[in-house]
Amino acid sequence: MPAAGRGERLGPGAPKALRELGGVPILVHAVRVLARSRAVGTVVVVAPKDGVAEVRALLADAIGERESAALVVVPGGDTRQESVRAGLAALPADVDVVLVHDAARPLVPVDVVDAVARTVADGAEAVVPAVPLADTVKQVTPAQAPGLPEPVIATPDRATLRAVQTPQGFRRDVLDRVHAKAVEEGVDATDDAGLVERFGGRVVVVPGHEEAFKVTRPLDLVLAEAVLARRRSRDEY
Ligand SMILES: Nc1ccn([C@@H]2O[C@H](COP(=O)(O)OP(=O)(O)OP(=O)(O)O)[C@@H](O)[C@H]2O)c(=O)n1
Ligand SMILES: C[C@](O)(CO)[C@H](O)COP(=O)(O)O
Repeated sequence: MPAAGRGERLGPGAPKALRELGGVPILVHAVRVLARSRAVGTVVVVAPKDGVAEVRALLADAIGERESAALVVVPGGDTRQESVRAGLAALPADVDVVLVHDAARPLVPVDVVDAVARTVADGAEAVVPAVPLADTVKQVTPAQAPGLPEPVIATPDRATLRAVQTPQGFRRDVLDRVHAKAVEEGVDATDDAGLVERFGGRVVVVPGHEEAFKVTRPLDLVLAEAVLARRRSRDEY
């Protein structure tokens, strides 16, 4: 679980994974969901470099013996991709299936975690949960300076587009191989499945969930608080 980002788009404060949602750090919500899935045996949390001890203590208190999955905490890198690589290096040798889940998606339903893991277990090499887009999307030539008009190049057919979430699931050998190739070739991707595509692998999409959104900007935190409050009022959490 990459959790080493600073959360700059969320604004000033603690690293995003340690910011609170419903009085509990975002990271704790995310780890609890994974630990609740019967498909998950070990959770490797990739923490901010200067926060490893703090994250270990936090998770020992918050998760403790109550969940069944084993927990490992390692320091992250300067990019999400480097952090995922650090997490991969810390996996136990007998693990064959890896789910990569952003700590920044604390409200992903456990059913999505299970569905991704099941699809890998059933034979897919790389699986991403995703949702259809609500907005029409335009491809543009990015402006040279903020605020300038951007010429439109195309309007892709929305029916063929998906907004991709996590956890993304992989055969471990495939994920190890594409991360190693990415280092060799200096390739950066915004998600792990992107590396599989880039190096010739086959990625499939399964249904994601609207509540698996990424807490990225301040408004996302407002929405996350509302979703959590609704779950708590219905005793779903
Ligand atoms: N060097 C990094 C950067 C990101 N992440 C993790 O990758 C996930 C997705 O990243 P994002 O939401 O973009 O987080 P930040 O990088 O923290 O956000 P920002 O770009 O606003 O700083 C998050 O769980 C984040 O902690 C990470 O482990 N290591
Ligand atoms: C992996 C991801 O969450 C899939 O949507 C996304 O690509 C992460 O992007 P970020 O810019 O690192 O938040």
